[in-house]
Amino acid sequence: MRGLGIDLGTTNTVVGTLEDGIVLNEPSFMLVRNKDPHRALAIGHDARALIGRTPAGITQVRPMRDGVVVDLDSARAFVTAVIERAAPRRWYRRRPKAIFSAPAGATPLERRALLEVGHEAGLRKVGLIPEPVAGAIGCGINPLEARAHLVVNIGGGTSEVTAVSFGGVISHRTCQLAGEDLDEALHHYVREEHHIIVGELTAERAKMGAADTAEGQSLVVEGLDGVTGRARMISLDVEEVVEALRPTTTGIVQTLTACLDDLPPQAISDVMSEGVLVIGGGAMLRGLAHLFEESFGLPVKTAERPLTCVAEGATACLDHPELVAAYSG
Ligand SMILES: Nc1ncnc2c1ncn2[C@@H]1O[C@H](COP(=O)(O)OP(=O)(O)OP(=O)(O)O)[C@@H](O)[C@H]1O
Repeated sequence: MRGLGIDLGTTNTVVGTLEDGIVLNEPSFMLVRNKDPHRALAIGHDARALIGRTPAGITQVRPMRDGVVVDLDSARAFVTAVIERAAPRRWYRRRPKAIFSAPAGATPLERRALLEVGHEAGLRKVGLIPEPVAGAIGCGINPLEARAHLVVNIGGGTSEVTAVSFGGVISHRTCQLAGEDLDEALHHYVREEHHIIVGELTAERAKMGAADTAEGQSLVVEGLDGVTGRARMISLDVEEVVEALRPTTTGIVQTLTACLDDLPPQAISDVMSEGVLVIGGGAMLRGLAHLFEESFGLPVKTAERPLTCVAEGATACLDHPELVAAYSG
């Protein structure tokens, strides 16, 4: 079945097709001219690179917040540009169908906004699938089987935990702390403790860099001295980064752990044998899987492709309308 699987996230937008796999993976940022605010001038990496350096007359727009559409006109312009880039021209003229992933905690109004944006962006038929379900499918799990699966999704704007079984949701919790709050926590920490002010992108790079830095090693971070205003570099131990983020990660874990209270013993025993699946970019945060393991008291496994598994699952649903039907209620 020809079409697109679309994960329209707060931080990243990922699009897949059954023929070619992931065809677009770009930040959910758009540049518009102030005079023409509903037409994208640039999207993705090109638009995000202008954080803190946007020239006059041009505005940087983020069409999604906390995983949902915040402004219909901007979202339509963004999705139109995304489809034009992801789908070959001849496809686009034939109005492809698409399956969007939506947060499991999205309200009916938020879900309707997403459907509307898809139709107005030129898609023929639009379906929705909850993000944790799409992520599980993208990781090879069948969410229709009579067995409970617990999926934790740590995105840029929201963190969610969802237990699914036999085409339905058993339990769900959402937390508004996620990847971007971790960047902010690190920004705040270096300002308070090292007296330097770093940009948003630098704070995020340091957070992500901690995942690939060996224990005992440090990361170099550059910013502006809070007193003199001059450029300055500092080095941060990876353990220091983990500690600076601890209050935020603990907040995320505590909110999500409450989901376990609603799970019947049989579901817990399913999760015990299979493990909790962690998806979303935040899954790669240093020490997070361990923290979940300690708090849940359950084995935890990180998705192999945490940033793209949701779009992969949404794409797979193009061939499995029974999945979309089961989880559309
Ligand atoms: N190696 C890493 N370590 C820590 N965080 C990471 C890493 N790689 C990416 N991230 C973070 O993952 C987040 C983006 O994840 P993802 O693309 O899953 O979110 P999203 O789908 O856009 O957001 P949402 O689900 O909230 O709408 C960003 O905050 C990014 O900084």
